[in-house]
Parts: sequence; C-alpha cells; structure tokens
Amino acid sequence: MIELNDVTLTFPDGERTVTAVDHASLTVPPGSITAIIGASGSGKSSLLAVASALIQPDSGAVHVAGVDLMGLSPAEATAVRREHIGIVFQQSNLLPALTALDQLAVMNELDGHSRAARAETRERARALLARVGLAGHENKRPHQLSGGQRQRVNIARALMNDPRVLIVDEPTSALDHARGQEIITLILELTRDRGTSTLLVTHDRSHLARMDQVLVMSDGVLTAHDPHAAIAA
Ligand SMILES: Nc1ncnc2c1ncn2[C@@H]1O[C@H](COP(=O)(O)OP(=O)(O)OP(=O)(O)O)[C@@H](O)[C@H]1O
Repeated sequence: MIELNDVTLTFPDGERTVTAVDHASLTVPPGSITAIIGASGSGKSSLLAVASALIQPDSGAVHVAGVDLMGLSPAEATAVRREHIGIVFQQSNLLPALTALDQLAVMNELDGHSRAARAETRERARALLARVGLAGHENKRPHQLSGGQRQRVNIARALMNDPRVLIVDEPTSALDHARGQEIITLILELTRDRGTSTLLVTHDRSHLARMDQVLVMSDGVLTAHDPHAAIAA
C-alpha cells in the first residue's frame, strides 16, 4: 500500500520557495495501478520521490508498505527502499559493461553473500528475466538489446527484492507506441500477479483507460480524473 495524506513539499528558490507538492493525498492499494499525469514542472517527479522515500516532505503523512516514512533517518529510508520499493526510471540506466543477468544480480552480490546465496540470486534473476520476456537474452549487454528490451531489464531489476511497491517514471517515453503498450501491459500484469501497489507517471494518455486510478497534477495539486474521460480529453 502507498498512502500519502496531505503531503506538502517545498524547495528553496532564491528569495522565495517553490511548492512542488501542495497538500496532496493518494492511496494505491495492493495489486492496483495509479497513473499520474500533468504538465512539465507540475510536481510529478517530486511526488514520486516522496513515495520512493527519496525525499521527506515538509508536512503530511507518508506510509509505504506499512512503514511510516516521516522522521526516518537517511539510512533508515535507504533500508526501506531496498526492502520494499522497486523503482523504474524513464531512461534505462543500465550499466553498459554488464549482461542482463548481472544487471539484476550485481546489487545483491555486492552485499557479499555466501556461494549458495549467490546461486539463489542468479536463479531469481534468471526467472525474472524469463517473466519479462527475456529468456535467452541473459548474457546480452545493453547495446545488444532494443529499447523495449532494455526497459524490460529495468523492470525485472526493480523486482529483484520482491518489492511491495513499484514506482515507475515515464516508462514508455523512449519507445514507439506498440512497444510502449507492451511495456504497460507487462507492468499491469506484474502489478496484478505480484500484488504491488504501483504508482506510474506517464505523458501518454492512450494508457489511461487501463489504469485503476488516474490523478492529474497541476501546480503541485492532485485531483482525481476518470480514466475513461481522460482518453476522450
Ligand atoms: N531539487 C529541487 N530544487 C528546487 N526546485 C525543485 C527541485 N526539484 C523540483 N523543483 C521544482 O519543483 C517543481 C516541480 O518539479 P517536478 O520535477 O516535480 O515536476 P514534474 O511534473 O516532474 O516535471 P517534468 O514532467 O518536467 O519532470 C518545479 O517548479 C521545479 O522547478
């Protein structure tokens, strides 16, 4: 579950302050997907940063996977992120030198686990790559994969720790329409199968009718939007 209640986040901007998120509230239940749309600079990335435990807001209540994020130390917030939150960014930020399998396994292996734990990590990585449609591509490096395949690696990587919450920022912006629809279908299936609370920012209104909830952000203010009305707009 993701629960934001009356959240406000400001940034200093010279003499004044910018209100990036203005008394925003939202709930994303497990197994459902909420999309946020809104103009550039309306506060969407700031809201995702709050829900990802990357930024603590000035005021309000934030609960993610049952954890109260307000008042956590940076180290505690990092621990919550690693344990409960999967994040997929707009640009695939894969490491050029690593194979698809290693992109998934490397973070777990940096923790210095036993040989058995490493084997288990690789098995999990292999299964997740197969789940996102990349069986047979485990040993390819990013330049050997298409844009859509790279985004699939990103998604699989975000699922490595079996997160309760999935935060996705513009997953289709670098893809053509058909490839974008496939990625949205995959994210929807994973949300249902794994019961994640998924929060997604998108510019592409053609996806909105498939979402459980659509919220519009405007100058930091969130308002509900009928997913089916949005497509006609
Ligand atoms: N670190 C920061 N320091 C100062 N101001 C910031 C910071 N991050 C965001 N802002 C400001 O907060 C407001 C909301 O920005 P945000 O990036 O959240 O919007 P957005 O809807 O995600 O935009 P885009 O679609 O272009 O990514 C903007 O006025 C922006 O300039």
